[in-house]
Amino acid sequence: MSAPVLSQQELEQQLSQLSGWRVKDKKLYRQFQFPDFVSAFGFMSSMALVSESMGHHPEWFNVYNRVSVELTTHDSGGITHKDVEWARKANSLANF
Ligand SMILES: C[C@H](O)[C@H](O)[C@H]1CNC2=NC(N)=NC(=O)C2=N1
Repeated sequence: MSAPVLSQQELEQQLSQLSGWRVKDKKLYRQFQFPDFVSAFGFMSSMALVSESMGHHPEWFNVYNRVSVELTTHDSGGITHKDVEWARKANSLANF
């Protein structure tokens, strides 16, 4: 059984507690900016391990000190609590 897609109301409630994240093209989206490339890549390395343990993986793009992230739950066809959980962990790891 895949996780249920969040309703608009649930999504808005979650977004109000997730600084920096918004919905873009039906995915959770945020751009992180770090002091330099090594910090950005360190963040990605840490979140790679988190992703593996969650069984939930981002679509992301890195240029130098920036990392943009898109999250959706493919199995469910939309944004679920798994995306919210990933976003929360990413914010905490990036110290935002
Ligand atoms: C079998 C495996 O757990 C699934 O395919 C996982 C892997 N990682 C995933 N990551 C994301 N973002 N969405 C998924 O639906 C998903 N499914």
